[in-house]
Amino acid sequence: MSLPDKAFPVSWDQFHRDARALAWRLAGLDQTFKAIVCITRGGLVPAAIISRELNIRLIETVCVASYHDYVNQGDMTLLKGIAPELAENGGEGVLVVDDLTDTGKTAVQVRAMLPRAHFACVYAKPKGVPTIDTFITEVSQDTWIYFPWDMGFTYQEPIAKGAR
Ligand SMILES: O=P(O)(O)OC[C@H]1O[C@H](OP(=O)(O)OP(=O)(O)O)[C@H](O)[C@@H]1O
Ligand code: HPA
Ligand SMILES: [Mg+2]
Repeated sequence: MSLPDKAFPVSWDQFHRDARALAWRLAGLDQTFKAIVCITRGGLVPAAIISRELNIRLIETVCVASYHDYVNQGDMTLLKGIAPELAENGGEGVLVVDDLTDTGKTAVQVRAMLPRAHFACVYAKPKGVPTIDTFITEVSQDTWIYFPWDMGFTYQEPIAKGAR
């Protein structure tokens, strides 16, 4: 796959606001969560913000990797599963957190491990939306989200010179 047409760059400040907005939305649910399972690595950052806002101190990881070379998704590798005490009862009372859902494949794989957990992410693309219970901002499928932890400062061509 080539790089999607549109770019959606996210600053640290914007990510913090959006992750906090996700925490507000989760706080409004008629449900309390006993633990967060964050999908590494992208889920680590929103999990830190949400755990602070919702005072959830039990944090577990599920370690999967699928985008091995920037934009191309390959086979999903499970590097580390979920502690059995959190996976029991289908993960009832567990909040699963990721930075985004794109094709939804990652969420589908983790939902197979925790079918009764609540899935939340900050950003969603249309194909991934049905795999997630709560998210904040939807972007089109042909948009690439640039997260602040992947970015550095670079020179930008003026728009009039043909830069997008
Ligand atoms: O909905 P999908 O198409 O499955 O894509 C979404 C997943 O892709 C990214 O993770 P990635 O596998 O790149 O690993 P990372 O979190 O370590 O960057 C992102 O953090 C999501 O977990
Ligand atoms: O749009 C994206 N941005 C960053 N990482 C991703 N992994 C899947 N889709 C994306
Ligand atoms: Mg990820």
